[in-house]
Amino acid sequence: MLIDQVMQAAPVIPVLVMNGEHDPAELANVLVEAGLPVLEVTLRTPDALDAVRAMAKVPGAIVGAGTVLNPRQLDAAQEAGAQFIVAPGLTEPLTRAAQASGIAYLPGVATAGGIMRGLDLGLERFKFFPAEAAGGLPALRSLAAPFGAVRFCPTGGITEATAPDWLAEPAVTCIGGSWLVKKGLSLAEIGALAARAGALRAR
Ligand SMILES: O=C(O)C(=O)C[C@H](O)[C@H](O)COP(=O)(O)O
Repeated sequence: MLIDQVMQAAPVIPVLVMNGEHDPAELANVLVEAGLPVLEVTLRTPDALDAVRAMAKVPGAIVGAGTVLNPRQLDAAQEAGAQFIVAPGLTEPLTRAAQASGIAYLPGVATAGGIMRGLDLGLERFKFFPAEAAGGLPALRSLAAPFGAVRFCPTGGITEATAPDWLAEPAVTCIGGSWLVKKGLSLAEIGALAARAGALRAR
């Protein structure tokens, strides 16, 4: 699967920190049914790889691993069935490993230098991270301007309230966020949040 296919499959990518609160397959089902098939499981918890494994079996789900920091974690994620990987930043070792494996790859950038290093490595799709802390929409607009073909998935600090503004940006293909699956929310509440997010469309 190409990174463009991942980014175009849904307007919002839920960023999931799996900690035993929900059964991974049940949670994935709720999100897919609500219109959010692309799921990013962060490799921040011991449960993460098992969650990728379980979610990857859910029909319609496009499951990836987030917080992938090095080629070793890329291998583990791919072995668990991840169809894409997301990284908070851009490094040459991880980029080379992702390109060699052929997995869809979305590295984070927050500066023009980061984008230029990515372009040098043959990349044109980036996570803009941390989106709000790195300057929000004005920063994204300024960064996107010199790089016509580059598209972004802003993530970090985005909320249900700010999501439509991000998605209205021409350089934004999709956005990511953890607001859909916050601690303490029931599956019904998550389903309602996800349905509203799934109805958002990038222009
Ligand atoms: O870089 C990674 O791989 C991450 O896991 C970072 C997450 O994408 C953000 O922390 C999500 O940001 P919030 O929606 O503000 O919670």
